[in-house]
Amino acid sequence: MIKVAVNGYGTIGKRVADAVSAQPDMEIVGVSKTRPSAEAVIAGKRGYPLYIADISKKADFESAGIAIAGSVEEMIQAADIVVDATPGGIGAKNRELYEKYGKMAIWQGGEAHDVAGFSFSSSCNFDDAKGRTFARVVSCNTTGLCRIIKLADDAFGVEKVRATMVRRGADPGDSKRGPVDAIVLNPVTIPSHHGPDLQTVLPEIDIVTTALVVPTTFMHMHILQMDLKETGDRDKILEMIKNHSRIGLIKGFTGIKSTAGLKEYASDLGRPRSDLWESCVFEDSVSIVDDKELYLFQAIHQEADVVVENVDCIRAMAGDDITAAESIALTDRSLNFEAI
Ligand SMILES: NC(=O)C1=CN([C@@H]2O[C@H](COP(=O)(O)OP(=O)(O)OC[C@H]3O[C@@H](n4cnc5c(N)ncnc54)[C@H](OP(=O)(O)O)[C@@H]3O)[C@@H](O)[C@H]2O)C=CC1
Ligand SMILES: O=C(OP(=O)(O)O)[C@H](O)COP(=O)(O)O
Repeated sequence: MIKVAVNGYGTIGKRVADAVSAQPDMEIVGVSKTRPSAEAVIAGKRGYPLYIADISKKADFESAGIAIAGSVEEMIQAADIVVDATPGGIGAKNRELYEKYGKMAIWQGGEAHDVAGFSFSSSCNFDDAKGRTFARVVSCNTTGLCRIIKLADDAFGVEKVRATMVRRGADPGDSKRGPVDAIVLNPVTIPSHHGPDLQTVLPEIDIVTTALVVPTTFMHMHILQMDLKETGDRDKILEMIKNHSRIGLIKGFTGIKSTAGLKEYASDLGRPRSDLWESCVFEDSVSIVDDKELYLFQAIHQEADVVVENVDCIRAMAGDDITAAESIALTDRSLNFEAI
């Protein structure tokens, strides 16, 4: 069993912990919080040993009736590998702790590529993670870009990509962030970080991305255009999407044309937390113009798509020598996840 610690039990960390627990070859040895909170209570109910970053806060947890297993340093020592899901910028500061105890670590997209020197996407570079001590799973939007661009590149070759990310303003449980009534250019400069981030995984792709933020909480929406090297074939692309375990195809007959519709669908499917681990490509949007221009819309559930990627990354770094396809299949099967 691969012993996994999740440092930072928040939006991403709590999902990674549940996904790891569902795997037959992994176990959670601890999760961490900085302060007593509802999520700390849930960690206890799930049976995850709870560790705290600042052990001097132990009394705060105990007076709230929350049992503490020890300090984050103790948690790291108990693990084979640490998934760092602390807020962006904090993870990089934790690197010296992982080095101190000689532990493997995986960071999230809020950290720069340099934190690990290697950025990961299950569909693109699973084998390159093998034997590494450190890796970073690219951000939710970049994960969505990696999946579909790799698929198109494998089928027709991708000459260049131009994409706009319409980003959610805050996660559903986050009442502190906005915007409430604005469309914010984020960033106002071009490109956004997503293009250069994608190139940390697929360096040969010519890509320019732009991004803005709107007052919604569930999912980002991508407007994607790719110039193909060879003449595109819509039916072939749709077939490849149908066969891709991490890309779902939203059929026209469903009537789903929005993130709201997807939220309802995920909920009706009985997905935990309404999570959509797959990218959601709208079938009716998939279009070939002038033979070689491919257009599509895809929605990306920001809280979910990177979760399954973290599980694969753990397996690539700390598990038996298996292929990407085998790991992806095992991860998904263990979660009862079949792309829509
Ligand atoms: N949310 C999203 O949509 C996505 C986020 N990411 C990336 O994932 C990472 C985590 O983001 P997210 O889950 O949203 O963040 P959250 O703020 O939801 O969760 C972060 C967690 O880290 C804990 N924490 C804070 N400081 C420390 C510390 N020093 N040691 C241990 N734990 C700490 C917090 O605990 P406490 O509350 O007790 O302080 C909190 O539970 C970021 O890099 C982000 O960019 C990637 C894809 C999507
Ligand atoms: O990784 C994410 O977005 P990103 O791919 O746009 O960086 C998550 O949605 C977190 O984004 P945030 O930095 O707006 O919290």
